[in-house]
Amino acid sequence: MSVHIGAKKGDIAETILLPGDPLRAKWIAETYFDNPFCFNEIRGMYGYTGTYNGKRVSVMGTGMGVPSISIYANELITEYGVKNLIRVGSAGSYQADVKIRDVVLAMSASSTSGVNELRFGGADYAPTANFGLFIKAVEAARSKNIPIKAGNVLSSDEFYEDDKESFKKWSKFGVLCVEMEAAGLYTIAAKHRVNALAILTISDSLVSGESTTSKERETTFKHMIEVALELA
Ligand SMILES: O=P(O)(O)O[C@H]1O[C@H](CO)[C@@H](O)[C@H]1O
Ligand SMILES: O=c1cc[nH]c(=O)[nH]1
Repeated sequence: MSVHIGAKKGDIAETILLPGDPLRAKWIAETYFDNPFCFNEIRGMYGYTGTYNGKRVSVMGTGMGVPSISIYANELITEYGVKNLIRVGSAGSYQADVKIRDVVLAMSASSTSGVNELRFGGADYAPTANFGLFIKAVEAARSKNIPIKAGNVLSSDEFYEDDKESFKKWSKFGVLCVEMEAAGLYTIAAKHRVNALAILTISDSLVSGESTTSKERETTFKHMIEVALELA
């Protein structure tokens, strides 16, 4: 047991899917895993391990934002030996050609979070996806005929921005979409020399103002999760 995860050593697989929402973690385990068991309920942050196509795999919620995912990533890696950390999250589009329901692989993650500014004394660290996981995800998506987009995303500390136009400064520089955790995950994984990738599904668009319903989100999340599960 670690500070925030109530699992025993060996309870968690080397590959874990990490949605922000703990109820999405429960849904993934119940929908896709054979013989899932729950290894964590501390703070309601459900975590499960089971098998998918015969391979052992885990899933756990991370909560929202860089500080929250950083706590869980640290403990998963240093206390439970997790090697492949795959975020599966929702994101808001910053580009007209990144549409609702599109799946985006985050090659790199810009951020408004102060964590790396503190860590690197104001210098600019570039949180980057693991190349091996990235290539495997591209291949898995192609084999399932799931279209993907890939590029830089923004991990923001703010969900509700005061300035509704501020996304334009990022979209002008090619940032595809906004979420809240990838930069933290990539940084912690790099520090510990393990592998991380964020796979995102566009749930709303800051460009068009469109948004998906909860039901639509469930169906379209399936593509992202089916790609992520192939990385186990
Ligand atoms: O769908 P999840 O994984 O929670 O991801 C996105 O949704 C949350 C905001 O609603 C933030 O965590 C953001 O990164
Ligand atoms: O962090 C997020 C996630 C989805 N949509 C957004 O606008 N922001």
